[in-house]
Amino acid sequence: MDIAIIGANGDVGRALAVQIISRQLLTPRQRLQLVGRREGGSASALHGLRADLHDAFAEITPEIDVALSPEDVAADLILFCAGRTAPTSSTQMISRHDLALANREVFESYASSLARHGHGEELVIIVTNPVELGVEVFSRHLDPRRVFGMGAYQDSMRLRREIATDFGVRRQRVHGYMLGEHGDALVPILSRFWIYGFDEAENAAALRKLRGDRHPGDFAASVMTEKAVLAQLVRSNEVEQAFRHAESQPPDLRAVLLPLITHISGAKTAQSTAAITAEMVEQILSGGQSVIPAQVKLAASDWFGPAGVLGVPVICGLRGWSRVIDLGEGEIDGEERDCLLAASQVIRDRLTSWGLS
Ligand SMILES: NC(=O)c1ccc[n+]([C@@H]2O[C@H](COP(=O)([O-])OP(=O)(O)OC[C@H]3O[C@@H](n4cnc5c(N)ncnc54)[C@H](O)[C@@H]3O)[C@@H](O)[C@H]2O)c1
Repeated sequence: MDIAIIGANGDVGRALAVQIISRQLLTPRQRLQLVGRREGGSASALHGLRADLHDAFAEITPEIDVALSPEDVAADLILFCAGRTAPTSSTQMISRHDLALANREVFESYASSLARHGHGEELVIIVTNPVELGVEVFSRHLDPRRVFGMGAYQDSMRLRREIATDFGVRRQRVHGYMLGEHGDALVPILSRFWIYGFDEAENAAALRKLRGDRHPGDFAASVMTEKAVLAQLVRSNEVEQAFRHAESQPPDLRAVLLPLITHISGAKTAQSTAAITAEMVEQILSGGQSVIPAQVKLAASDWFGPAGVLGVPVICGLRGWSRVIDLGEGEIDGEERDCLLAASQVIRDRLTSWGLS
C-alpha cells in the first residue's frame, strides 16, 4: 500500500506526513508520495520536507518521493488536502461559494488525471473543504465506493470526545455519530449513542442528560445562534471569552463550536485534522471491515433518501465502502431522519449552485 498526500506542503499536509510516518502506517519498503504544485514554493519546500522527515524518523521512514503534477500521482491511497482554506480571521472574508469554485478546479484536475493514469483501485480520502464537493467531483471520475470525505469521521470523533469528557470516560468507550454535512447542516445522531460498559439504565440516563429538553430539529438553529455570539466575541478580540462560552455548551454544540474558534483564532485545526485522518487511514488499512462515518456519494437504493453526497456510517475495507449501516427503520429517531433528509437537500442545493447538478 503506497500513500500520496496531495497538498503536502500545506499545514494539514505536513502534519499528516508526520502522522503517517510516526504511526508507522507504512513500512520502510512502502512509499509516501508528497504532492505539490510546480509553481509557488512547493517545488523546493517539498524536497526540504522530504529531507526533514528522513532526519526526524530515520529508522522508520518509508520511501518518500516528491511529485509536482497530477499526472505523476501514483498510490493506492490518496489523501487530498490541497486547495484554498477558509481565512483564519473573522475580518478576512472569502465566501464559501468562492472557496468552492476555487477548489472545484483543483479537485477536477486531480480526479480527471487519476481516472486517466491511475490503476483504478485507488481509495481517496477528501480532507479539503467543501468536503462534499470533493466527494462529488471524485465520484464522477472514479468508482464512488472508493471515495470518502473525512468530515463526518472527524465530527463524530469530536462529538464522542466531548461526550467522553462530560461522563469521565475515554473517547473509545463512546458511540455516537455526527452525520449530514461537514458544515452548517450537521446532524448529531444521539439515538445511536451509548457508552460501552454502561448498562441499559445508565445509558438511558446518560442520553436523557445529553438531550435535556432539546429536540434534534433545534440543533441547526442553535449552531447558528451560537456561531453569531462567537463571531462577535472574536471580532472584539475576546478569544478567551469565546472559548469559555463555547465550553459552557452541551457536548454536541461544543463539538462544532470549539474547532470553529480554534480555526479563526489563527491556530487552525491542522494537527487535529491530520491526527484524525491518520486514525481513519489506520482503520481502513487494518484489513478488516470497520464502520466509518464519512461523506460518500449515495445511490437512492443505499438509504431512505434520494441519491447524493451525505455523511453516513458505512462499512468499509481495503476495497472501499460496501453499504450504509445503522440508519434503518426504527434504528434512529424520526426527527433525526428528517434532519438527514434536510441535510441531503442542503448539500444538493449547494452542489447545484457550484455548477454540479
Ligand atoms: N475536513 C476537515 O475537517 C478540515 C480541517 C482542516 C482543514 N481542512 C481543509 O483542508 C484544506 C487544506 O488546509 P490547510 O490548512 O493545509 O491549507 P494550506 O493553505 O496550509 O495548504 C493548502 C496547500 O494546498 C496546496 N495547493 C493548492 N493548489 C494545489 C494544487 N493544484 N496542487 C497541489 N497542491 C496545491 C498549496 O500549495 C498549499 O500547500 C483546506 O481546504 C481546508 O479547508 C479540512
